[in-house]
This record gives sequence, C-alpha cells and structure tokens, in this order.
Amino acid sequence: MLEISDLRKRFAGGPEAPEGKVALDGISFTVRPGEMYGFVGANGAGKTTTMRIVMGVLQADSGEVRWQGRPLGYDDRKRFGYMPEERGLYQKMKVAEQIEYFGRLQGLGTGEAKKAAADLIERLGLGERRNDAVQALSLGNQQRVQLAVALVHDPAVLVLDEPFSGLDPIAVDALAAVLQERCRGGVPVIFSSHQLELVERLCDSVGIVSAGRMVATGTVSELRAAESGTLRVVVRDATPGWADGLPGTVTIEGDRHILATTGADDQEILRRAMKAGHVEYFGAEQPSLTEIFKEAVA
Ligand SMILES: Nc1ncnc2c1ncn2[C@@H]1O[C@H](COP(=O)(O)OP(=O)(O)OP(=O)(O)O)[C@@H](O)[C@H]1O
Repeated sequence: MLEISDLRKRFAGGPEAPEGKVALDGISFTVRPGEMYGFVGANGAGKTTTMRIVMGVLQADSGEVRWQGRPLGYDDRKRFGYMPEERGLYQKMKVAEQIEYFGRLQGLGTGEAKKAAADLIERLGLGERRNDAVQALSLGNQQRVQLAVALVHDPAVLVLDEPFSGLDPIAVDALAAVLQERCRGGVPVIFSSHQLELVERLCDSVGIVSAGRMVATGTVSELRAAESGTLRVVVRDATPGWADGLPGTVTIEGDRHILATTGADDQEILRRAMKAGHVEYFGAEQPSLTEIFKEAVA
C-alpha cells in the first residue's frame, strides 16, 4: 500500500511573487495494491508536485510517503514506474532500442528487456515504428514510447503524470488495457488527468485536489453519494408556467418542458408535472465526475 500523508511544500519566491508559493497544503491519500487512483485538479492545483515528491524528484517540507508500511526509500523507488510531466527520451535513439535500453537500466537482462519491449511495442501500437528514431515520431507516438519506458521493468507501483494526454482514442484504449492488467496483477496505479470521463471510467478511486489541498477523495460512488443527484422531468404539452416557483431551471425544446432541479420535494414536483401535461420522463440522475469536480473545487 502506498500512503501519502500530509505533504506540504512551499516554493521560494521570485521577483514576481516574493512571498513564495504554497503548492501543497496537507495532501493525504492512500493507494492500495490493485487500485487505480485518478488524481484530478485544476491547472496548478498540485498534482505534479505531489507525484514528484512521491518519486523523490522533489523534497517535501513536511509529510511522509510510505510504501508497504515503511518510509519510501531509494531502493523502493527504483522499482516504481514513473512518467514525469517533462518527457525525457533520447531523440536519436530508435524506439525498440530505447525501450530495451531503459529496461536494462532498470535492471533487466538483455533477453528480458527485449521481450518486455517487444510486448509493449505490440500492445501500445508501435509495431510499425519500432525502428524509427524518436525524433521522427508524432507527439502521440512519442508519448506511447514514454509510457513503454515507464512500464518496461514491470514496476511495483506506477506513477504517471497525465499519461493519456495527447493520445488518440485507440491508444487511450490500449494504454487503459495495459494499466488495468497491471492493476489486476496487484500494482497500485496513480495517474493524473484532466480527462474526467476517462478517470470515471477507469479508476477505482479518485482524489480531487484544489489549491494544494485534497478536497475530496474516495470511490466514484462514494463521491456521488455525497452529492445530491439532479432530478430531471420531461413534460410534453405542459401548461406554461407550471414550474414557476420550483427550484431549478426549465428549458423548452419544441413541445417539451425539461425541468432540472436538485434538493426539491420530488413528490410535489411529480404532482405538478402530471397536472401540467403528459410526463414523459421523471428520474434522478447521478452526477458525473465532472459535476462532482466542479462542485468540489468551487
Ligand atoms: N519549481 C517551482 N517553482 C515555483 N513554483 C512552482 C514550481 N513547481 C510548481 N510550482 C507552483 O506550484 C503550484 C502547483 O503546481 P503543479 O505543477 O504541482 O500543479 P498541477 O496540478 O500539476 O497543474 P497542471 O494540471 O497544470 O499540470 C503551481 O502554482 C505552480 O506554479
């Protein structure tokens, strides 16, 4: 289990902000073996800073990262797979050669590195590019190589900074399948993303960070349960003004009135809707992760 406890980090000030910048103001969360954890937040919220501290690239002012119950050390981190925000590949090295090279750097034997690289090249759809230099690849394909490099040594934990950004839908599915497979094998996976539908689809748990603080964390259903859903009512041929005084908004599409409301007396609304016209739809809709996110960071 990876435990991140009360991380705090202030960056020293420069000429533009002499007072410095509090990037992390007490970030805590836990990622269990086999859990896919989506780390979301607005630009500048503190996701990259947190992941850098987990990987030992940056030091926290205070707080702790523990792995398997012990403070995380250098040897543990060597077994982690990391995709940093600043991508780093040898531009002139060929794709297969590069992935194998990083595999060997991470301690794989030559045969193992070749096998792992060949597998990832196949899985991530890089087969036709295997002998191309990285600099000749599109950005999305470079991203696939970067991911292969993070995955090649069969890491014990995966920490990925926006791994899905810039990938086409086919590559998104291919990467998602690889990560799900690693997760099923017991690996905790943390990834940051602004693609909330993807996070909702893939992740067991989500952490929403805002201005250096964790404002919500839990499974998507736990986060949903904390929010009241939206009641949606569609009434055909409704008497104009039937929803006057009710909370929420009414939109009119042709001969249909659509009321969307939260926290209202649903039975009262149903009675009024039935009196007003023909009720075509009446139902509570669960908030999406995007709605939960907007509410949490508001
Ligand atoms: N080296 C640094 N020096 C000064 N301030 C920094 C440094 N690195 C990050 N920050 C500041 O810390 C805050 C958190 O940045 P961070 O990169 O962690 O955010 P993020 O959530 O990853 O954002 P994004 O979604 O845009 O990648 C920001 O206000 C950023 O400007």
